[in-house]
Amino acid sequence: MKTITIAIDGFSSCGKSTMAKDLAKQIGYIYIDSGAMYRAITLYCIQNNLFDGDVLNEEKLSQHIKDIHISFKLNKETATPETYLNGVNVEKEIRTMEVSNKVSYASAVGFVRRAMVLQQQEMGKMKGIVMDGRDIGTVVFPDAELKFFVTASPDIRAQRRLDELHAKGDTETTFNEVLDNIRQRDYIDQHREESPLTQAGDALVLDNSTLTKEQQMQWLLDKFNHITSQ
Ligand SMILES: Nc1ncnc2c1ncn2[C@@H]1O[C@H](COP(=O)(O)OP(=O)(O)OP(=O)(O)O)[C@@H](O)[C@H]1O
Ligand SMILES: Nc1ccn([C@@H]2O[C@H](COP(=O)(O)O)[C@@H](O)[C@H]2O)c(=O)n1
Repeated sequence: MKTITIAIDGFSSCGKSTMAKDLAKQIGYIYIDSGAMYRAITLYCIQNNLFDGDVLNEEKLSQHIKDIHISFKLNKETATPETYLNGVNVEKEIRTMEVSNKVSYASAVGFVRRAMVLQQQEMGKMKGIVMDGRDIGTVVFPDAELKFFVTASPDIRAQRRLDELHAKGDTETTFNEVLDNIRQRDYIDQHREESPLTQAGDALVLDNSTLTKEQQMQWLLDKFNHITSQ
């Protein structure tokens, strides 16, 4: 069976990471959450006071960018990669609403994107990788053998994310806050100048609004088996 590259792109909170992680586990591939890299940079900017409200001091960030090192390490208990910023595990911190509310400003900066794309391409050069994000099938791996573009209705995405936040103990965030964040990120991600979120022409579209995780997994596996058995 041939080893391929799998790119999963789509809108915010539609289940990309869930399906990328589960698919990678099932087929024995490496999973990379490219959004976690942009979230880690955003956390660094927050921690180093590079944001004034939503305005990012790009000049200062350009001086700091060489000091920002992002890596992933496998958590053996959960069998899931976790994100490290300059050697510190930040997996929990990068998932907060504070980071979600600022990440699309940091990820729109050209030099940030170029630095991340180079690292992502390096991580995937041996193939056997499932990477999810916004520009994986269009910019990072335009030659990926299998590309998915995922979507679901904004209300369903917001409810799923809110359920997840509640399960983690966040009882303060409201449905409308999550929905606003999803809409705002989708808008910025689609309208930025540098590699905006778009569907690759050769991507398979999956609207998982009414699918269970098990059903979406079966759909992905069918596509994977079809392409690798050719
Ligand atoms: N088919 C599904 N049915 C129900 N819930 C789902 C489904 N797929 C994913 N979820 C849940 O939806 C939430 C968002 O999923 P996930 O974090 O994978 O999305 P994402 O697209 O990677 O999000 P983001 O872009 O914000 O990082 C999670 O709580 C996940 O468990
Ligand atoms: N390839 C990517 C991945 C992510 N982004 C930006 O990061 C934000 C957070 O990503 P999640 O997947 O964790 O939601 C996202 O809203 C984008 O702004 C990106 O630009 N390119």
